[in-house]
Amino acid sequence: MASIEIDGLVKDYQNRQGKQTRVLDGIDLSISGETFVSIVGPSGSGKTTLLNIVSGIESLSNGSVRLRAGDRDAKVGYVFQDPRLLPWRTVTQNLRFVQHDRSGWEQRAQHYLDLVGLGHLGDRYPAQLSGGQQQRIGIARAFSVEPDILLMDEPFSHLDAMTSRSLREHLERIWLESRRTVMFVTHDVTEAVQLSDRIVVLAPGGRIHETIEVDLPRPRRASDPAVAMLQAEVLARFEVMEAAA
Ligand SMILES: Nc1ncnc2c1ncn2[C@@H]1O[C@H](COP(=O)(O)OP(=O)(O)OP(=O)(O)O)[C@@H](O)[C@H]1O
Repeated sequence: MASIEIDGLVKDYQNRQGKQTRVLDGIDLSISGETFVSIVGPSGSGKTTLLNIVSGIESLSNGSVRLRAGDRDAKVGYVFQDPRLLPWRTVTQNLRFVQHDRSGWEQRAQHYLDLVGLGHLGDRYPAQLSGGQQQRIGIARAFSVEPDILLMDEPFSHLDAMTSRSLREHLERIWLESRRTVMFVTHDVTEAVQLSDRIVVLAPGGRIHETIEVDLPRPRRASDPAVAMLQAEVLARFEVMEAAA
């Protein structure tokens, strides 16, 4: 079973004049098993910084982060805002490129492409796909290496509302079929409620404001009354927090 253990995480940035700004201020977070956790919060609250530190892209100033899968270090996948497909490779070749373990990769690639509904487009080049299709390929690629932990940074933020709604459904489907420990950064409360088991709300100043458990049946649709009600409630709490900041 995979786990993310964050203890007392602090991140300070230093500007050119040597002045320090605290961006994350004592984050404690424990995520384990097949759990989908969203990190939401206003712009500048440190969501991306937190994800980058968990992934190891950025260093931390204090505290600790441990990513484990049983008694070994966890294998981690990352889905960026922009899918970053290699334009000179076909879809299938893009998936092949990231496989550390090449045995059985073709079946794996086909399986995850099928799950995002693009199994028939393996021979296309990225330029022959829409933005939404490219992001679906990015998600299939991340799942195809079968990481223990998947980190996602606003993967749908630059897509239109219809496309991101359909992508959320694809993501939930692929996650239900191939459950991973997921940490998903978004500024979109709708997205967070629809996808998550737990929502961690970061407040300005980089502290955890509250944690909300989402105990709703899956698969979920944004239009389900229970999902819509919880979205409204979380949004209202979010607005109160922003107003108080
Ligand atoms: N390399 C850096 N050097 C200095 N400050 C930085 C650096 N990266 C981020 N910051 C600052 O850290 C704070 C948090 O940034 P971060 O991108 O993590 O926030 P966020 O919640 O993801 O915001 P958004 O929703 O707008 O993407 C911001 O005030 C930002 O200006």
